[in-house]
This record gives sequence, structure tokens and C-alpha cells, in this order.
Amino acid sequence: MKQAASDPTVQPVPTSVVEQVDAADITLSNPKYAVISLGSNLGNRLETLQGAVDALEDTPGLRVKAVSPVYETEPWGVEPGSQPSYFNAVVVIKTTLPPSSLLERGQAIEEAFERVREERWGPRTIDVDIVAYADVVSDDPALTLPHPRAHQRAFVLAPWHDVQPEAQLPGRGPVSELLAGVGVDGVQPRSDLELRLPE
Ligand SMILES: Nc1ncnc2c1ncn2[C@@H]1O[C@H](COP(=O)(O)OP(=O)(O)OP(=O)(O)O)[C@@H](O)[C@H]1O
Ligand SMILES: Nc1nc2c(c(=O)[nH]1)N=C(CO)CN2
Repeated sequence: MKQAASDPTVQPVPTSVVEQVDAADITLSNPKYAVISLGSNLGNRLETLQGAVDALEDTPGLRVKAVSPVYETEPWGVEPGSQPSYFNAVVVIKTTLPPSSLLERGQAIEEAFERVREERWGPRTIDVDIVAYADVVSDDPALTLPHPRAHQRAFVLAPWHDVQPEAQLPGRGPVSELLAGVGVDGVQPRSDLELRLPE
């Protein structure tokens, strides 16, 4: 209902709030694709990855569009043999959540699986990384987009390439070329295992 300009109960809405609401409206009517990397090297790795896929699909404003094959991968960035091997997979989603809310949701899923942060690149029940969000490029340390190490990681590029062979990593180029550059050493498809796309 339109209020009379002289109505003393009507407070002006600050411009910053109007901008935030407008931004949220645009996001809501304009879902974006994003790519999420999942990794686990502690506990029941396959069950944990499936739990993370299901938790993503249970998120309001988020639909899982594709789930990659499962790979068994050598731990990256640490002394060889110092950690159990990982199971890795990539999930393509469509979402109305802004990047910051997607990060929060990923961190809540990590907490739900009792991930403990002890050392950099330490073993973990589950790691949920945002590889890319639409064509957003940002160097914010709290959420760097695309993920700052995704282009160096065969455990991200190989499963992503399986589900989106034509994909591009914003600012870095075609996933197929990045994968050819890093090679697939230490990254084995586990075709005996499968993650389910939630119904
Ligand atoms: N694209 C991103 N996806 C997830 N976290 C990110 C991203 N960019 C920045 N971060 C920040 O990185 C912090 C550390 O994340 P995390 O503990 O998962 O790192 P890690 O998985 O051990 O290592 P890596 O970042 O190399 O995968 C998070 O608290 C988060 O704020
Ligand atoms: N193989 C493999 N290595 C890693 C992984 C991972 O998911 N798979 N995650 C890391 C931190 O995100 C560090 N190293």
C-alpha cells in the first residue's frame, strides 16, 4: 500500500539496504552454475562423499546437476606416503545462493562431518572447496574465485573434465588444456564405485 509522504511511521530505507535487497533479487531470479570439489581421506570415504552430495542437494536454493566419477588420488602437497589416499569427486550445481552463502554451506557440511583443522593440507573426513562460481574472479582470501590452486590439481580437473569436457576455468582457460598440462599421475578412476545423483 502506498503511504503518504508525511506519514511519520515510514522510515527512509538506507541506500545500502536497497542495494543489498536488489542484489539478492537479481541472484534469486538468475541462478548460477558453480563447481564444487569434494575430497575425503579419513573414515568411510565413499559414504562421506555421498553424504556431502546429499547435504548439498538438501540445501534450499541449490540443485545438484551433475556428479562426477570417483577418483582415488595421492595426497597432493604433502610428503608422499605421509597420509592415506583420497577419494575425490566434483559436483556441478545450479544455485541462487551468492558465493559467500555457498562457502558457508560448504563449511557447515565440513563441520557436520566433524572435520578437524590441525595442519595445512592435513588429512580430513571431508573437504568442500568452491572451484568456480559462474565467471566470478575474486582474490578475496576468505573466498578466492576460482579456487587459487584448482588449475594445478589433477584431482579437481580430471573429474570436472569427465562431467563438463568443454568447461573453462575462469581466467585460466579450458579444463582440458589445464588437465593435459598437469597430467594424471597419482589420479586413478575408481569405476567400481559410484556416487548417486540425489533424486
Ligand atoms: N574457493 C574457495 N573454496 C573454499 N575455501 C576457500 C576458497 N577461497 C578461500 N577459501 C578459504 O580458505 C580457508 C581454508 O580452507 P581449507 O581449510 O578448506 O583449506 P584446505 O582445503 O586445507 O587447502 P586448499 O585451500 O589448498 O584446498 C577457508 O576458511 C576459506 O575461507
Ligand atoms: N589428492 C588430494 N590431495 C589433497 C586434497 C584432495 O582433496 N585430494 N585436498 C587438499 C586440501 O584441499 C590437499 N591435498
